[in-house]
Amino acid sequence: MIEVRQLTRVFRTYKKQPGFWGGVKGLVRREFEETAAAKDISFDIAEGEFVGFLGPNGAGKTTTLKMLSGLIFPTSGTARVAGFDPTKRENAYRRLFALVLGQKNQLWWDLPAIESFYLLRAIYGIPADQFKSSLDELVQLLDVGAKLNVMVRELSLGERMKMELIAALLHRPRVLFLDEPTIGLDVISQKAVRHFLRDYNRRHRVTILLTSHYMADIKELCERVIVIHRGTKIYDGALARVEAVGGRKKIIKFRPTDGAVVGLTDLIGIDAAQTADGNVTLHVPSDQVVAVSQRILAAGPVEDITIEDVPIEDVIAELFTRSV
Ligand SMILES: Nc1ncnc2c1ncn2[C@@H]1O[C@H](COP(=O)(O)OP(=O)(O)OP(=O)(O)O)[C@@H](O)[C@H]1O
Repeated sequence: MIEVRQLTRVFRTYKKQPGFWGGVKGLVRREFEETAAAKDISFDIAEGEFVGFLGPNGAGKTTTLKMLSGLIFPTSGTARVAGFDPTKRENAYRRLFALVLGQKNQLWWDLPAIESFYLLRAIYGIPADQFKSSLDELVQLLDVGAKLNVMVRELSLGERMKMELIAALLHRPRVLFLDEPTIGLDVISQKAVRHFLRDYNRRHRVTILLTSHYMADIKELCERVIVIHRGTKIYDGALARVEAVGGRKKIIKFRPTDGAVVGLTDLIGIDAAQTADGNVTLHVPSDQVVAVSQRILAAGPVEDITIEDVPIEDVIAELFTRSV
């Protein structure tokens, strides 16, 4: 459904020297800086897949989604979505996909959401019966029936995002690009949006590419993740494999009752830290967890000893500095 080949986008920005004279100099001799927001990115996504698109701030995720949506042009490389070249911006392609930017609204603020939906029906030329059945299904799944006539500016952030999702899906796109759809939402709304996306993907086999900084979104929705860092793809594969890398280590946290530092760093592969309040955190290879725990307990009385998995966020952050 999505074929991306060596997609590259270089932004050229004017580099202003500091201060007044810097500005004047810039009038005569302009210096430009080039940023490769996406560099040689290639991947394929099959119909119905739900793929997580991960990377730190500024990695190039939004730039890639905008290229796939035809909003900006690549400097080089190609993309095809359901056989369409997004740069051609054909009407048939516009009907096929939707882009939801969590930080931007497409709904009219001073109108109730339902009015925006009617406008979208006219823009996309959606037949009346299809519009009604799509709207009924989406309103029911997202549980916003009571809010359709409320002015968008008066809705809560979570309700607004649900309305944005309805607006994006009314024309029944086959491909959905979601850029941080749960950003800023409280935990309950995040869950509601996640459940909706999972159901909708399964019901309609819509192909979804999702960026999110909330790992809960990725863990619940995506079996496969593509990780980019500084515009370059550094990992494409099963989320389970990333989790398995994390599984090679566990975190042991404890607090020696007498506040003493326990001499454990002589054990191979252990990364230890003790905070000023006496809490000790150890990153321990999984096969040494039992032995290390026994040593801690034998060394003296401890409070609150826990053994935890390495958070998936930390494992992915590690990927940013080295490939799996
Ligand atoms: N229109 C633009 N002009 C110049 N530089 C840009 C432009 N848009 C993006 N960039 C630069 O390209 C890089 C990638 O930005 P992008 O928004 O794609 O990152 P991102 O991975 O979506 O980050 P975030 O998680 O913060 O949203 C950044 O260094 C950004 O400053």
